[in-house]
Amino acid sequence: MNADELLKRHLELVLEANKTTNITAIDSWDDGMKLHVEDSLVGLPELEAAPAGPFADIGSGAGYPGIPLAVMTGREALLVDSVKKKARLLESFVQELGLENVAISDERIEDASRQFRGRFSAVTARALSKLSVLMELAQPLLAPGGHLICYKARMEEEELVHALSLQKRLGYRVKSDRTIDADDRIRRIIVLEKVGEPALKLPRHVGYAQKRPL
Ligand SMILES: C[S@@+](CC[C@H](N)C(=O)[O-])C[C@H]1O[C@@H](n2cnc3c(N)ncnc32)[C@H](O)[C@@H]1O
Repeated sequence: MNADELLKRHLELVLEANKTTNITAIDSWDDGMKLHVEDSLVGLPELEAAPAGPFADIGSGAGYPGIPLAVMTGREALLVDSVKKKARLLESFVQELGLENVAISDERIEDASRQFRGRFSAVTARALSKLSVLMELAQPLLAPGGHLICYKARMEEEELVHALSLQKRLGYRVKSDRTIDADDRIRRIIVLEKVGEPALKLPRHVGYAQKRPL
């Protein structure tokens, strides 16, 4: 299968699985193409601009944006989701698609960090948490100079100001910030570069998942 066929087959598998297991709020082909596949690819230039090497997609859900990005770049990828049924489905998708560059972890991100410390050139996250929390979660996974690529929708100014006030202490600097206004949706891709280790001992967080899928 070529890349286009792989992305479509992945979506077919997601929609099929979603009939029996709730893995996404999106249940139509057109919405899936737009809100999962196309939206995942919005961050492709940012991943291509990251240093060479593997990336981790944290809180991957049905595999977005991790699977489309792994297909398009051919980079090695680790998709992390601690909900076991989602991780099992991710395993089955990856197997069915024959994606040898993609591995799955069913651990919590905080636990996977111990095993994969400093291993990733980039970390992607969509619809997982607030920016400051993403910065904490991704820090141990990133290699020095690695990029945290955050897919945000509309963001309260307060969230951004808070995250930016922490960037130095958390060992980051803002690399890029791009807003895409497509159709009726706003997508903002914020990239933070890891420039050092955090100056704070980071607390262990619980329950990061957002209520809304996107
Ligand atoms: C709202 S969904 C987003 C899924 C996908 N990234 C997307 O945009 O469609 C958030 C996902 O993160 C997972 N998750 C939340 N907290 C996590 C944690 N601490 N460790 C691993 N996975 C987590 C949840 O199981 C859920 O599948």
